Formats: sequence, structure tokens, C-alpha cells
Amino acid sequence: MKSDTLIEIDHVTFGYDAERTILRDVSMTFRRGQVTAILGGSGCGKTTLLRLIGGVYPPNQGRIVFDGEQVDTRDKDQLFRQRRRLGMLFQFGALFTDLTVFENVAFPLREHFPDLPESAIRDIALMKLNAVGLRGAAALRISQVSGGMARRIALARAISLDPELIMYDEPFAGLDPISMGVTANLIRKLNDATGSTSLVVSHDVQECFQIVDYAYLMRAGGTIVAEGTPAELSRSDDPEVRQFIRGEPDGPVKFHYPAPPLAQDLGAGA
Ligand SMILES: Nc1ncnc2c1ncn2[C@@H]1O[C@H](COP(=O)(O)OP(=O)(O)OP(=O)(O)O)[C@@H](O)[C@H]1O
Repeated sequence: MKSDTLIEIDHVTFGYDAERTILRDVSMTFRRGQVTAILGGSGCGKTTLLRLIGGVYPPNQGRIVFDGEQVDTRDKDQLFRQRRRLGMLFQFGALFTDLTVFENVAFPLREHFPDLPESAIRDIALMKLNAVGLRGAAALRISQVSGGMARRIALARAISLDPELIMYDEPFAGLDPISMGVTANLIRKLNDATGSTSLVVSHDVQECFQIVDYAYLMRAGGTIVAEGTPAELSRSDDPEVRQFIRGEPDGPVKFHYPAPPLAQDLGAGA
């Protein structure tokens, strides 16, 4: 029987170099079929975590387990197999601006299945575009579409290979409130319709809480503040969690980076 867990982050510590640790003893569980958020401010190591799951870098300590198999960055066959099961929506979509909407979605299909007949590529790409409501925009160039549409096209591309795990890096960045809501609902809908598992990295607590089953809150320095369902986290009376969820500028996490008193820096009162 398959376990409930698709991805396990097991006591992972990581730094790009020896001087600075980015993730410290991080443990997380991503359950099959669920949408899970990793929330935290800029620079707390969220994107880094996605890179580790994708096998771009190995952890310094701990392990990452993908469907029962430890991710081993030295095993190229395993990495290829695992990446084939992953869909990734990069920050700001990262579409090919010179290609049409259709060609952007067809790109991973052409790359992974060079022998696939054109008629099959067409059917799959159009189906994916239909799922995000943009089949009618297939012939447009990326330069002709709005930011919100571009995000949906990136979503269609991320699901083109029917991934079991879809990782979204800041899917709401730079979107107006309506496009944000549309994107959030689509993430949920696509997850449920395709039976996949989704991981959403974001600093947007309120938008994520509308659609996720579970969330991890991370703080600067690469540690976990709290985890739970949106309802559990919203009820928390931990001051740091409350600051986080309400987006308050000051609380246990200080607005000011540590500095000497202002008067001293300005040379006054000396
Ligand atoms: N390739 C890299 N080499 C060295 N340091 C890096 C590299 N990528 C990121 N970092 C550093 O690691 C830290 C964590 O970055 P990361 O991108 O994981 O944070 P994040 O939480 O995703 O933030 P953001 O939302 O701003 O992308 C940052 O201080 C960043 O400067």
C-alpha cells in the first residue's frame, strides 16, 4: 500500500557555502493529494528548499525522501526519473516570450517525448490550456498577454506532463487581487482534478490560507516557526505566529535590522 506521504524533509540542514547556513534542521511532510504551503519572508530559504526537493543540491545533513526513495543528487538516472514526476512553476512564470502561448505549453512535451506525434502534442497542450481557461489564447504571443494570463499559461505548462508533484514558487507575485484569487483557485482545482500533490511557496499568508490544507511558517535563519491547518494556525496565540498571520509590521520579529541607536548613527547627543 502507498504511504500517505509523498515527500519527506527529514532534519535537513543546508548552506550554499560553509559560511552561511540557510536551512537549519528542517523537517516537513507533504501528504499525497494535499496542497501544502511553505510561508515566510524573503530570504528565509523557501526557494532553496524547492531546489533541494528537485535534487539540484544535496542537503549537508538530513535527507529528502520522494515517494519512499531518498533523493540522491549523484544518481542521475534516479534524478531524471524523479524530475519527470515534478512540475515546477517558477517565480514570475519564466515563459519564453518569443514563442506563442501554445508553444510554451507544448515545450516540455516536445522535450520529453520527441517522438510524440504532432496531433497528440496539440491535443494535450490544448487540453491543458483549456483547464486554465485559455484555449482561445493559444495563438497569441506571450508579449500580447496580461500578467494574470501569463501566470495561468505557466500553470498549464507546469501540468503539461501530468506531474504527481507540482511546486509553485511565489505564484501570486506581482498579480492584482483578482488575478491572485483566480490563480489560487486554479492551483486548488488543478490539484484536485488531476489527483496530484501541490507545494506552494509564498509570503502571501491570506491568499494561501484560502486554498491550502496545511502550512509551514518559516522565519529568517531557516527554521520553522509553526505548522498546522489554516484554522489551527489562525487560532494560535503564539505572538510570532499571530504577527505572521496578521502581517503586523512589528512583534517578536523586529521591523528594524539590529542597529545602534539612531541618535548615535546621526552623530547627535555625543
Ligand atoms: N545559488 C545561491 N548561492 C548562494 N546563496 C544563495 C543562492 N540562492 C539563494 N541564496 C541565498 O540563500 C538565502 C535564501 O534564499 P531563498 O531564495 O531560498 O529564499 P526565499 O525564502 O525563497 O526568498 P525569496 O522569496 O526572496 O526568493 C538568501 O539569503 C539568498 O541570498
